[in-house]
Amino acid sequence: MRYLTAGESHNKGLIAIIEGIPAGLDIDVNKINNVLRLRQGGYGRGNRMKIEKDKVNIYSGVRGGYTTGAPIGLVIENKDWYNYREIYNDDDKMKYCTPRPGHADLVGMYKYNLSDCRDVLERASARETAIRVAVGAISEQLLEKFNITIVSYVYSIGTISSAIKSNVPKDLVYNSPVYCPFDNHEEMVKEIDKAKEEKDSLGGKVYTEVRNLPMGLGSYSQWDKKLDCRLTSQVMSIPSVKGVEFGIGFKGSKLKGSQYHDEIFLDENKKIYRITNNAGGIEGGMSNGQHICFTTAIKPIPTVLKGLRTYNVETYKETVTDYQRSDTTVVPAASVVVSSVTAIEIARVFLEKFGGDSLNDVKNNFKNYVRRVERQKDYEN
Ligand SMILES: Cc1cc2nc3c(=O)[nH]c(=O)nc-3n(C[C@H](O)[C@H](O)[C@H](O)COP(=O)(O)O)c2cc1C
Ligand SMILES: C=C(O[C@@H]1CC(C(=O)O)=C[C@@H](OP(=O)(O)O)[C@H]1O)C(=O)O
Repeated sequence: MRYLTAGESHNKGLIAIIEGIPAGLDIDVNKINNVLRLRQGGYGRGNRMKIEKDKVNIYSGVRGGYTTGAPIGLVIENKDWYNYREIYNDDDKMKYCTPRPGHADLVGMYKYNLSDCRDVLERASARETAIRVAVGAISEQLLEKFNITIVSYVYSIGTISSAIKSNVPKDLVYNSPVYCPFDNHEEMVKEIDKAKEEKDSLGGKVYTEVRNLPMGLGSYSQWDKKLDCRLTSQVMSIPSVKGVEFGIGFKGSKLKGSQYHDEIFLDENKKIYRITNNAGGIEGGMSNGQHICFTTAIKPIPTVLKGLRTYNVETYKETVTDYQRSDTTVVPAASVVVSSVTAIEIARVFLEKFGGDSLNDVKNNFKNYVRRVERQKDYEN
């Protein structure tokens, strides 16, 4: 399975083409739109989200509610296009001259030999993540057929951390205005209000779990087949993500081997189990049958309304960034995007291992493999 996206923030809309989803998967469009709504929400979003009402249009690859095996074409319209339609191509009216530190503005202009940050920021904008979330929602619907689920939530915003770190049901996670496990979201709301008042922005962390993945997805045999490498590359591709830690992550570097490693036990039926998951469910680049869990660090967004020092690309004079409409924090929205891109990569790895042209073929391949892995001991006898 592969996919590509196109589209800019204030142009007509966003597009994706997905290839490789097996035929026979029933697609629930409401479920896709529900995740799109979640991505738009979360406390700390700016006024743009009052304009957009993201809904996916499926242009191809689905008939009568089922995938046909043909490429799936997806479109999400930008409602804000209507407001910009007469000036979008007008260099003078749309020009943005003060590259924001932390955004793609400055380097993008030099790299592509452009003279207007607008030509960079339109595509660099995280507006693109809307269509990736739609791709993720389809991937998730495939994985659900195999009882594989993914959950992400806000672990921290600024200096405020959530206490809970696992076993949070998905519906509860999304019930909170900041998509966090309810214990201290009021403090997070206050932290966001304060940053907004100060015309500043905030980052944070997102925690993610992939549940019920069988052991053996990914591989140790080549660098680019390792599951942790593949997941990290998807997650790092989200604008504003600055780091990914599996399991206990960097903290593990301070432990001894005897403290860190997840020891292996057998129950009375000779079934393997562990009592810790410090590695985050991946050993040797492969899922080990435990939940895969990782934490993602998100930087404070670059549009800092009080202004950051920069220069004007027309006058070559030092100045501060121009006021731009902006979010205050995107950690809640990013938690939805992290979950979506995780679903995409897990679906890709899953289909590489169990792939077939129809959902039934995939189910048979999956069943055979799981039966073998679970009954390894019987086979050996
Ligand atoms: C959902 C979402 C919304 C975002 N909204 C804004 C925003 O309103 N203003 C802004 O400056 N950056 C925003 N960002 C972050 C920028 O897109 C990002 O920092 C920029 O593209 C540079 O990429 P990098 O942070 O990965 O280096 C947002 C990110 C996400 C995931
Ligand atoms: C449009 C979305 O996010 C946008 C991402 C973004 C950026 O610079 O990344 C800047 C803002 O856009 P605008 O300048 O139009 O207010 C965000 O609203 C979205 O998430 O759908």
